[in-house]
Order: sequence, then C-alpha cells, then structure tokens
Amino acid sequence: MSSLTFTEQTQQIPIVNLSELDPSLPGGDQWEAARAAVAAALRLHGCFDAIYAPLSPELRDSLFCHAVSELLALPLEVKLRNSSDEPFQGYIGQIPNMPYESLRVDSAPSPSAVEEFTQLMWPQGNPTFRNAVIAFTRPLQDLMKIVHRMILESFGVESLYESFQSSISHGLRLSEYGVPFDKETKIAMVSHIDPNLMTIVCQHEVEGLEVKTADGDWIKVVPSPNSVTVMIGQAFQVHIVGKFDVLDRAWTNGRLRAPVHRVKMTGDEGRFSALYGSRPNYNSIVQTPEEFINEENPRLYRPYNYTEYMKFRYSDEGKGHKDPFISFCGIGQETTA
Ligand SMILES: O=C(O)CCC(=O)C(=O)O
Ligand SMILES: [Fe+2]
Repeated sequence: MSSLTFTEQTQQIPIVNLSELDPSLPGGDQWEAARAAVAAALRLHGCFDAIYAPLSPELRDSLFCHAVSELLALPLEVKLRNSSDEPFQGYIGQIPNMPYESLRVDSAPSPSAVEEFTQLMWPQGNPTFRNAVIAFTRPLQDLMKIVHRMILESFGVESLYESFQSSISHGLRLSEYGVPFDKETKIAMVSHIDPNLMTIVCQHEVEGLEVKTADGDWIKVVPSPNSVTVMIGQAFQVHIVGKFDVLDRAWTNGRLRAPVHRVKMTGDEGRFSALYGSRPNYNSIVQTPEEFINEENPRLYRPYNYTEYMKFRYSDEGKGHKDPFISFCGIGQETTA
C-alpha cells in the first residue's frame, strides 16, 4: 500500500505525445493540436511530460545500464578533468551532506564533442560510451527543437526561430544520487529554478523529481520508460516575458513560468538521471525581443550577460540575495538581500 497522500496521487503534470512530429516539418493538424497542449502546459506548470517514441527504451537502457554507471564509477581525479570556467558547467560533486555527483558532456550530440569528452575520461577510447551518448542525445535534440519552435509559434514570433537556435548551446548532464543523508526531509537536491533556457529530464526508474505548482503543492513526476520531462528555465522566461511573472513566479494567467523543482528520494535506492539542456551561448546577452514589449508589458528584465549571471548566482554575494536573478537583472522589482 502506497504511503502517498490522496492529493499527491491525483495531481500530475500534463502529458503530451510528440512522437510523430518532425522539427523540420512544422504545421498540420497534429502539430497544431500538440502545440496548443504544450503551450497550455507551459503556461500552467512551466513543464510537461513528453512522450517521444524516437527516444526508445533501448536507447535509454544503453545509456543508463552501461554508459552512465561506467562514467560515474571512474576515479574522482578522472571525473575532475571535466572542468569548466563557468560555474556548474563541468563536474559537480563533493558537496557536504549531498551524495550527488554529475558530469556534463558539452555540445552533445555533436560527434566530435562527445568524442572529446570520451577521450578526456578514457584516453584509450570508449566507443560504446560515445555511441550510447550520441544515440541517446540525438532524439532529445529533435524533441527540444520541436518544443522551442512550438513556443515561439504560440507567441507569434516563429520568424525568430533560426536566430534563436543559433544563439544557444546544448549539453547532456549525467548524474548519480545516493540516498539522501537527511532521512527526515529525504531531499537530494534543494528546490531551485534552472537558470538556463530549457531542461529535458530523463529519470531512470527511481523517482525523485518534484515540481511545485502555483498553489505551492509539490507534484511528484513519476518516471516512465516512454516519456521525459520538459522544463522551462529562467532565460526563457526573459525571452518570453509576462507582465506578472515577477518575484514569486506566480501563476501569470498568461505567459510562461520557469518552475520551482527539487529532487526528493523516498526509497533507499540510489538514482540516475540525464538532463539535456539548452542555454544562451557563452557570454551572450539575453534580451526580451521587442515583439514582447509594449505599454501594457514594459520591460521587466535588463538585457543581461548569461555567463556573468551564472557567476553572480553562485557567488557568495549572489547566494545572499533572496532572488539573485531579480537582483541581477530585474527592473523595478524587489532586490532585498
Ligand atoms: O535529477 C533530476 O531529476 C533533476 C535535477 C535538477 O533539477 C538539476 O540538476 O537542475
Ligand atoms: Fe533543476
């Protein structure tokens, strides 16, 4: 018998089937119906579960049953080679009271980038790992293109799609969670909003991801072998900004919201997840397009340098702010530390 409460069991994030769609062939009844469902889900929750058949259970198995466990089992000094000048863009781990480790394959599924990462970890080569990462990430890249395009279309700015795509970078983060040290809260990753544009989360068997609703309830995202979870990040919120979408990220009755989420592990098993993310290019400026600004919707965020924001967000100074994002680029909004 499950120990979940009635409320937790009955709430779930929307599910949208995008299996039959091709990012380079937008349009048609099926596309438009799916786009309406995606737009509604992102307005309400900032996320949804995408069923996407090209990401087959076989591709997921070859990533999680072999590649991820082999990577995370490497000695620490090898994993530390996955370094980056930008905060949280390479190896993450060794955080006090947090049994969590994670590495990032920058620019996956580009074969040369994945090969470079593989060589860094296994100088003798590891074609099985490289191929599993490329095969797993390719459909995720298509899925992300579909959702990016649908978002721009749903706001009538599809003409910005090509320039938007060329202003962003991608990466695959592979993570392992041990059983949380705090047996009471069972929190494995504290609640947060992703700073990037979009994250697609693939949970492997063991659940943990939870998303906060506008009413403040936590919804458990149950892993399924056929779906992945698509989430909006803060930078997209700036691109597609809503008049009311400030400080508390309240339900805006309109535009998109970047959802607050966390990882909570209730069982006694470890957990793997893979996150495919898009973010603005290194040192690029994130700016709400003029198309979204008018008298009723004044600019809410100053144009900001994404890399500089990442540095601020994770600095001692940034951590002291209630909402480092608003402090960094909010216009006329509360900035109290
Ligand atoms: O592992 C997960 O399910 C989500 C992790 C997450 O939210 C993050 O790394 O930002
Ligand atoms: Fe996150």
